[in-house]
Amino acid sequence: VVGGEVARPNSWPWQISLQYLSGGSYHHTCGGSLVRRNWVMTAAHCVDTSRTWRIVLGDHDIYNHEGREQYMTVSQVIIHPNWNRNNVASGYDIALMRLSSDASLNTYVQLAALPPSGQVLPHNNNCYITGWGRTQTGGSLSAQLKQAYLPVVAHSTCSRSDWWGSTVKNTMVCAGGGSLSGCQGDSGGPLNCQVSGQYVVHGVTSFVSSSGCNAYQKPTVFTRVSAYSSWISGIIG
Ligand SMILES: C[C@H](NC(=O)[C@H](CCCC[NH3+])NC(=O)C(F)(F)F)C(=O)Nc1ccc(C(F)(F)F)cc1
Repeated sequence: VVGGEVARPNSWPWQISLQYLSGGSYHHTCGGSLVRRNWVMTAAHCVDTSRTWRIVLGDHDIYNHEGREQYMTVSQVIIHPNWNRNNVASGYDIALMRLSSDASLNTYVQLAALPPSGQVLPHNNNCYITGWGRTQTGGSLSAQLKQAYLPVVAHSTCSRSDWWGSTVKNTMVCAGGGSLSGCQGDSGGPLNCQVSGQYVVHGVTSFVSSSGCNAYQKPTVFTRVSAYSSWISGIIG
């Protein structure tokens, strides 16, 4: 997350850290959202390589054990069948990961609320991106979970030729576009949008400009969760 601030610990209790085993230790690579006690939603591009995964629930500082964490292993990875790793612009950047056991829900670990099928939020709807991704283009990951205010950018604006043009589809949500953005390592994490006073996970962090995370008129682009409601519920119930 470029800009914004460190989140109050565990204030986004559905946010997870997706980590892979390398050289005998686990490394943060993506975010995700706990959507059932044994299901996590993330981005397809995060999990389209075969690795040994672990999912950390209730985390705040990914480099320090603070006692609220739950470390979960993964029994199944389901990537959207239409995902094409050579074309993030076609969409379908969404995946579900089944946990080997149920999460314990508490103050620090809660389920995300998902939007109703087809719901498209208006321009400027209040949303926050959260994640441990780079804090600058080419920078390092954040040790602590960060949040940044990224209001929705309507598809009509986001798909302008001097913005994302035809790269952005209506199965995506754009948000931000100023100096605040997502960045590598935020992938798969939630776009948390306030609807009728409740935060709902409307987006899965998908991509930013290859010329920089907070590039001018290149808002962060998210998979629009409400475009995949039937696929999701067909799997998680
Ligand atoms: C460096 C930048 N990385 C990203 O945007 C990666 C996802 C990369 C998926 C494709 N391998 N996502 C992120 O960094 C995220 F955290 F913001 F989500 C990038 O490659 N962006 C990008 C690539 C292609 C296209 C386009 F669709 F136009 F081909 C648009 C953006």
